Amino acid sequence: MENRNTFIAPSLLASNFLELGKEVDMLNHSEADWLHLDVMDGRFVPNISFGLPVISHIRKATTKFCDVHLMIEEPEKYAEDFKKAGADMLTVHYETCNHLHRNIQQIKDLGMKAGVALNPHTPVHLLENIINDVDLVLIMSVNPGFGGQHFIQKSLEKIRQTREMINHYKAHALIEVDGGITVENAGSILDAGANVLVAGSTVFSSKDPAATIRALKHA
Ligand SMILES: O=C(CO)[C@@H](O)[C@H](O)COP(=O)(O)O
Ligand SMILES: [Co+2]
Repeated sequence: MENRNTFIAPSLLASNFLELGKEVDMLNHSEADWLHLDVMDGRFVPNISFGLPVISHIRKATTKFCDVHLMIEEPEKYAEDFKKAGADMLTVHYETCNHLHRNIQQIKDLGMKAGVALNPHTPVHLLENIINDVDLVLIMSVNPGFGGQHFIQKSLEKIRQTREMINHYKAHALIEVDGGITVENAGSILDAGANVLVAGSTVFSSKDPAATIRALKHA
């Protein structure tokens, strides 16, 4: 993975679950690079989304990179199951991991890329001792649990701090940003140093999702 490329990762959380096959097919034919799959347990976040069986089916229907965002307690209990379901990248929340280094190692040993996500209130400097071990840092630009929220402006500063840290430690991690991304704010998020843009409602609420993905890609 080149770390200055831009990847677009539509979040299926905002898609029409009754038409999931069609939605995945639309994404297969679009300029989307990754599929972002939000898994919520109703404990770490106050919402429940979808889990392993749904991801297994999506895996069979797509050749795109499956980027699984785990918003669950005790993610280490399920890492192997998500590998079997077809995850290419597994991102765990810093806030759910007492043994983050062990969790990241477990994900990599299972053959997946490993990411760490930070809630809006969690400072970037806490990643200093793990930055060389992760493939991705996910900066949450909304409080996790729901799609359709507004981008928290402070996230721009956190993206810049993460980019500085990656440069300082000569790390290879990508910076993914998730929550409230629109065609209008995508440019400033990329300028701050992001590589991967997650977009749920912006893509799936638009009249032409494929055109919106293209617009984000060329923001
Ligand atoms: O992880 C999450 C929410 O917790 C996200 O991936 C959302 O699904 C993004 O949705 P939008 O803010 O783009 O509507
Ligand atoms: Co997400």
